Amino acid sequence: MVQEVQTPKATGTTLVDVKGLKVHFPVKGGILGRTVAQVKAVDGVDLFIRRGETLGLVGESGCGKSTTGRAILQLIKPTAGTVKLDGVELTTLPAGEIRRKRAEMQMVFQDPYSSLDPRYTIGQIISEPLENFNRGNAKAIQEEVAHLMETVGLNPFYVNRFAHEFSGGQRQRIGIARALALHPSFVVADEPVSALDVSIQAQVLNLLQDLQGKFGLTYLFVAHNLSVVKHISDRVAVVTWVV
Ligand SMILES: Nc1ncnc2c1ncn2[C@@H]1O[C@H](COP(=O)(O)OP(=O)(O)OP(=O)(O)O)[C@@H](O)[C@H]1O
Repeated sequence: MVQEVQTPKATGTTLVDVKGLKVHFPVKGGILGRTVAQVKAVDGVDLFIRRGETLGLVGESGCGKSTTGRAILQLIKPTAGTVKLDGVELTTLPAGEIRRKRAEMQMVFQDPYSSLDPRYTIGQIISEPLENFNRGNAKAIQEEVAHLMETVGLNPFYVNRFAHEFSGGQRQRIGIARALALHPSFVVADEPVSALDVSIQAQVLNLLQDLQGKFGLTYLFVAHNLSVVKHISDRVAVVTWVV
């Protein structure tokens, strides 16, 4: 269940519209590995996010915040419910169409240490979505990577370095650059600062806010820390357990 606790701003049309979202994971047991129970990770979430706003999603650990974000992006298949992005129902789209839709909806992950592949340079990491979506020739992609790095406050000079050569805050900037590469309209930021030092958290939050203003981004901002969420969100929704 999601309960809205704050509505200071009421502008813009709806970009994300979620109704009755459920994600139930099977629990296997016995020697035959049969499904013996279900974890109701998300059990009936309704929410909407207006264009250009940030909806904060808070709640206790394990209440289903991350699963909600992933199910909205169709990274996890919902068990039930509807998810509309800009009026297009995502849950019934064929896989190929979902793949195309990925350009419009991206995710910034919680842990910038594990979410960046250590085998690749940051240039390769940021250019991957551009190459997958054929966004220009090698030179154009190289230029776009440099531009994205500058946009998130990284010096393009370091394009050939590996993620482990960067600090936590810088790594999160790399993750943000990758998420922005395809110019999405909607970004799920899943606890994007909780793995960072407190001193760095404000810088990354400010960056996310600046980018929102610059590109008109719409955010679902997942966090367990209410003060962080209040700082960045236009509205806050609290996920509560239904007992
Ligand atoms: N792939 C999965 N298979 C089975 N259960 C899962 C899976 N992913 C999540 N769960 C369970 O679903 C519930 C919700 O998990 P989720 O990670 O969405 O919670 P959360 O609110 O984001 O927690 P946290 O704040 O600790 O990150 C938990 O009980 C979790 O163990």
